[in-house]
Amino acid sequence: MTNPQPAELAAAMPYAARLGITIDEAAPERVTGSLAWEADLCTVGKTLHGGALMSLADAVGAACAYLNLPPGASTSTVESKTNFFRAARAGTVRATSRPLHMGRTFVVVQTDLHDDDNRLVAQTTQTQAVLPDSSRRAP
Ligand SMILES: CC(C)(COP(=O)(O)OP(=O)(O)OC[C@H]1O[C@@H](n2cnc3c(N)ncnc32)[C@H](O)[C@@H]1OP(=O)(O)O)[C@@H](O)C(=O)NCCC(=O)NCCSC(=O)Cc1ccccc1
Repeated sequence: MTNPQPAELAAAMPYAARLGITIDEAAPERVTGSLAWEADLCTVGKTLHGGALMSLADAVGAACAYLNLPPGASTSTVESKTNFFRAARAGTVRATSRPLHMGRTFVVVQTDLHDDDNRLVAQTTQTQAVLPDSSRRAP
């Protein structure tokens, strides 16, 4: 994809689409996305499941990494760490991803996840491999 639009990035990630994750803005220095979730994504404690939060962060973070790749390259997540600061209990969670490191062999992206009251609910730092031969891996 050359200069992909947010909808094109989202369409390339079927798992994220299945959860209801959208990509809202896409630029190399900042990608945003969101998840308007319902009770079927909750834990037993009726809060948004951490796996759903990590999925949102990974989708938006991977899109951010993708926009920072050299021509012809692709990427795959190889490490991800999330701190969960407070439970998400209702509404939409918004993700904002920014690149921390753009190397020849790996990219590191940080993603902040905020609730409807603009409180930081979680933060993810993920490492994305830079795969030079994009024909061997989908973005
Ligand atoms: C409760 C605590 C863990 C600790 O709180 P602290 O760090 O000491 O922070 P602080 O004192 O600043 O209070 C902050 C807020 O917390 C509230 N609060 C405090 N104590 C309690 C309490 N005993 N009970 C209830 N609530 C308590 C407190 O009232 C305040 O809210 P307020 O300002 O009043 O509205 C908090 O960090 C938290 O909820 N994190 C999110 C955890 C989460 O949602 N994980 C994902 C789901 S798990 C999963 O899916 C697994 C998985 C993961 C990945 C993959 C696969 C599976």
